[in-house]
Amino acid sequence: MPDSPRDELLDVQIVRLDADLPAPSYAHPGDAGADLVTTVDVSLMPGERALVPTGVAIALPPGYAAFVQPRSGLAARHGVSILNTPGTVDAGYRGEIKVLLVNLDRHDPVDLRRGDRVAQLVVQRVEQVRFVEVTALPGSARGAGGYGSTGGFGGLSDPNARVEPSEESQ
Ligand SMILES: O=c1ccn([C@H]2C[C@H](O)[C@@H](COP(=O)(O)OP(=O)(O)OP(=O)(O)O)O2)c(=O)[nH]1
Ligand SMILES: [Mg+2]
Repeated sequence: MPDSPRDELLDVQIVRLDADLPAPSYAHPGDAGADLVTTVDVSLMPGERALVPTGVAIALPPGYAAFVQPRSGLAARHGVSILNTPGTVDAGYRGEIKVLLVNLDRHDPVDLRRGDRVAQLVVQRVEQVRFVEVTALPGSARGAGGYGSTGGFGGLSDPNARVEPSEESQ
């Protein structure tokens, strides 16, 4: 079953710093992101940002990180995103998880209320590597090509070409 939770979920210790608000929770079995709420009311003018507390601190095991990611509904409906997305929560971080919200809408302010779900937390295994300094790197098929070297999206070959929005999407 694709949406069944796995039998063995990793235990991650959490402290709720605000007893009246819920712990992060997955909306469905098997979801990648657990929703985080804001503990404060926040109003954002167009272009404005705010670092909002979530009332949650966690202790990730070594070899894991958690990523603070936007919610697509908030982005699509209100233009609200996360400025530093994905925010990185290090395994050793014991402070309160915070969310750097930004209102990217050009016209409308947005009001978020204490308890609103404003972000989602995705826990992942991560590698820490040993950086081994060399004077030249081994070759590869891509080489140094990037930034649109394989051709632009939608068949455009100029990576800097500006695409005007169609009338329907305005
Ligand atoms: O969206 C975020 C991003 C970070 N953090 C916390 C957890 C993370 O472990 C710590 C530091 O984050 P980061 O390394 O991204 O920030 P920095 O500017 O490099 O600060 P520092 O010098 O403390 O590492 O801040 C959050 O609560 N939310
Ligand atoms: Mg850092």
